[in-house]
Amino acid sequence: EEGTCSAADDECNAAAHQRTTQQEQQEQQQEKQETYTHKFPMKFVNKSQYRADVHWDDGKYGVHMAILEPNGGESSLETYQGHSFFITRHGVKEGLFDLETDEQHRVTVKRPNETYEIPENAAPSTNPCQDRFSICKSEAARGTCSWSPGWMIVHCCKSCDEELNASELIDPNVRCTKERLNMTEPAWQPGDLNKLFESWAAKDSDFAQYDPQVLSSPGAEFGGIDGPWVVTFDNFFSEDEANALIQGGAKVGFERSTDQGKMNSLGEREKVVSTTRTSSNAWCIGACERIPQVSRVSHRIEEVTKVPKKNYESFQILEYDYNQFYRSHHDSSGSEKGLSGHRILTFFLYLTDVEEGGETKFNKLGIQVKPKRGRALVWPSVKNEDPSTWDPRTFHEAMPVIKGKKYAANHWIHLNDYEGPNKWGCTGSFS
Ligand SMILES: O=C(O)CCC(=O)C(=O)O
Ligand SMILES: [Fe+2]
Repeated sequence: EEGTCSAADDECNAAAHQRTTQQEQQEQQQEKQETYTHKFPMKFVNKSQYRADVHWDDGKYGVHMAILEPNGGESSLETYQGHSFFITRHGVKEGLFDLETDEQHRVTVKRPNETYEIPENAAPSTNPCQDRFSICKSEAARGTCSWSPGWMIVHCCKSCDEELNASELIDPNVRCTKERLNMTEPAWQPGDLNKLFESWAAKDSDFAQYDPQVLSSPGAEFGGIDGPWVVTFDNFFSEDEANALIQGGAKVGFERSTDQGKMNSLGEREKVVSTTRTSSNAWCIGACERIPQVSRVSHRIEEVTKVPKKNYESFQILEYDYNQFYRSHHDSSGSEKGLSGHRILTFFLYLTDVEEGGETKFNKLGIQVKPKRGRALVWPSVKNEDPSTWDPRTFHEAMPVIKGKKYAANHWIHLNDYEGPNKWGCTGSFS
């Protein structure tokens, strides 16, 4: 329309411009008035080089909806008008951004059958200090920055910046130093491992009430075969305590077990659904950890191992249904250790009797331990002569459950403090 006036005719141009503006407004209004109350499809296309996740913004932390492969991956979702979705790198909640505007890629659904395209140049922001979730501000307001700083610094950096200086601490090299975390001395010096297990194996052991059995010891000197220490306590906890651990796990919720994938620059590790481990697990934190029977068992483990609880990962409660297993693995990795050092000791509890299958098998030792409620199985992942070196002899696996259901619980015990580094997001997991 504007084109029909001569360039010099200001009045004509102004009138035409006004008509155009009115028309646009009308069109916009019409668009707004179109409402859809039913569910309809929407398509996402990922042109970026990052494997991406689509999350529905539920006003809280978002709900994971789809995975999009890089360089053209697609997915369709059923959704509703007005729903919003945000895009992150796969496996971590680090947003994918438009680097020019520093806005995270997100979309609010307007009408059926739209396609949202994540452009080729989408990438993590150059500013790592972002609020990733709608709930960040209110979490910060209720004090979460101080009681869960690691998680909050990484996920709600903007909202914790004033209180914690999160924009500095988001760099794991700044956040995760021994000095900042007041790390104490290693739990074991060379020789301490043998001393501990020998004290359990001794005839007059302080812990004879728990019925220690030696399945393997160096030189077979204390019983069992010749090998690394492997010991059971056949009467370590009560039925009531076993049930409390299972209920604690249910309270937190059992989820299909994941492995830890690659680490990003913020110190987060990608969660990868495990193929070598088909069981489910729950980390016993919060309400689970506060169950009196649960903390009583942890305390007993402290007494027996003489390693303080701050070196432990939270109880991990395991659930194996029919045919579920955990293939051969080692509880510590040969290389990567981090501030907390190796897992030096596994304190493993059988919470149920299993009718058939579900044994823990030490592949290199030819030892197989049958699940039995009340039984604890304990073995080291490091060497007596040097507790900071890995002992490759203690590979093990959980045999498939053939009949019945297996519940178990793990305390993984580290050479150094674990709770502090975990709280500050320095272990790669943010539980
Ligand atoms: O379930 C078992 O018997 C062993 C589990 C295990 O090795 C683990 O959780 O690391
Ligand atoms: Fe294990």
